[in-house]
Amino acid sequence: MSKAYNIAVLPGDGIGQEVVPEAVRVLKAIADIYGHSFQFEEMLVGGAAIDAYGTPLRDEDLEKCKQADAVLFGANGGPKWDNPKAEVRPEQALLWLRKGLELFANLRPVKVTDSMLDASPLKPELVKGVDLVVVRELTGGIYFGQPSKRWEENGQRHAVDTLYYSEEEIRRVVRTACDIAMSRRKKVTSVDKANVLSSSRLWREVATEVAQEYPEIEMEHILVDAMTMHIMRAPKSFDVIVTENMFGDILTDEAAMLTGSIGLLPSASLGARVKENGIRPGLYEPIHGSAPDIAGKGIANPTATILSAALMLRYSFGLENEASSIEQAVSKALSEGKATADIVRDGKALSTREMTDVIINYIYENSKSTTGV
Ligand SMILES: NC(=O)c1ccc[n+]([C@@H]2O[C@H](COP(=O)([O-])OP(=O)(O)OC[C@H]3O[C@@H](n4cnc5c(N)ncnc54)[C@H](O)[C@@H]3O)[C@@H](O)[C@H]2O)c1
Ligand SMILES: CC(C)[C@H](C(=O)O)[C@@H](O)C(=O)O
Ligand SMILES: [Mg+2]
Repeated sequence: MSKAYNIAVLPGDGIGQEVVPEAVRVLKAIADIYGHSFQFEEMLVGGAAIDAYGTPLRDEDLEKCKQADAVLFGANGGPKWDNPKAEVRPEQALLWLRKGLELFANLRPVKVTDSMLDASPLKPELVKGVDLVVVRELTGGIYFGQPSKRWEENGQRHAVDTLYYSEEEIRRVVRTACDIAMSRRKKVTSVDKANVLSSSRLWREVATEVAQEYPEIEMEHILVDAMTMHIMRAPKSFDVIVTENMFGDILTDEAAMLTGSIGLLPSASLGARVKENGIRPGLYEPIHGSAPDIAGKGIANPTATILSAALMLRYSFGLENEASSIEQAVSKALSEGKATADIVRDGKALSTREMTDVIINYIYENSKSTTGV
């Protein structure tokens, strides 16, 4: 039975303002085909909110996001707000949202379909069939540890950030990774820097304990520097990768190149909360940023954000058929060589809007042939 869903829409800055409206168009097509009611409420966030309100995220907007069934987010930041001494920064909005909504697990799937092989700069035999998920811890680590500050002393500038984890913060995200692995190939790679960092030695210890709760799972531990190499050397050997906040940030931009463009990678951020009506609130965003170098040109790849909307349907609303219909349409578009400038090989690059039009057309076509709706 179809329900009504409230979606907070936060385009943010740069290409966020171009790709988010396209994902909303895709969601409207899904609502039209399957008879759902999606209510969208748009809010300013990041640099746009600093300009309008003097803060990257107003308390009242954070509150609205907490009430929403899901949040669709674009990107924050850009040169206009890049001032190392500024008290407020656009990127804080994203951190406040993740922390405020207690979304400790950030799922970043990296799936290379045959339709992407042309776009990847890597050898097709290396990346064909890559299907991994990075589970990035999202509300702890060096992004949130205290103290985090700068000061001056004896004529020198100093700054400190703190990498802190409690065992519970590690345990819950490693459990999420193991739960995901149980429905996949049952392999978890835990990435740390246990040869140097105390926090990583705790991470490895707790991850090993969690693995004992899952006797069917094979867990391996790899140091993060070596992992940057292995992910390029043998990407097919990975199933679920779990790691702390900053390592996950860096590894996933690297992993994006397995697909050929950062404009293809979606993400879902989830916590423990499930509403009484079964909806599991989450935050959905592409892994890329505001791309100031191409912003305003209408050429950004909307695919990562559109696929993030598909993850919203799957994880927050449990609408599997609807999610797959978006994913299939994206796959078909790519396999037919439809591509924005970042991934085009031969032929004409489509604009952000044209790429979305192709995807929406395929969603409608697919719905006629498979569901008859
Ligand atoms: N989630 C976020 O809000 C987020 C994520 C990363 C970076 N940022 C911010 O974005 C700003 C720019 O950061 P950056 O340049 O390091 O990273 P970026 O991801 O914005 O861009 C890196 C490169 O990838 C390209 N790219 C990114 N998304 C693309 C898309 N959808 N289609 C085509 N090409 C795409 C860009 O043109 C650029 O060449 C910074 O202010 C940074 O803090 C925000
Ligand atoms: C903008 C920034 C705060 C963010 C992060 O580091 O988490 C981004 O790089 C990401 O990957 O979502
Ligand atoms: Mg990042």
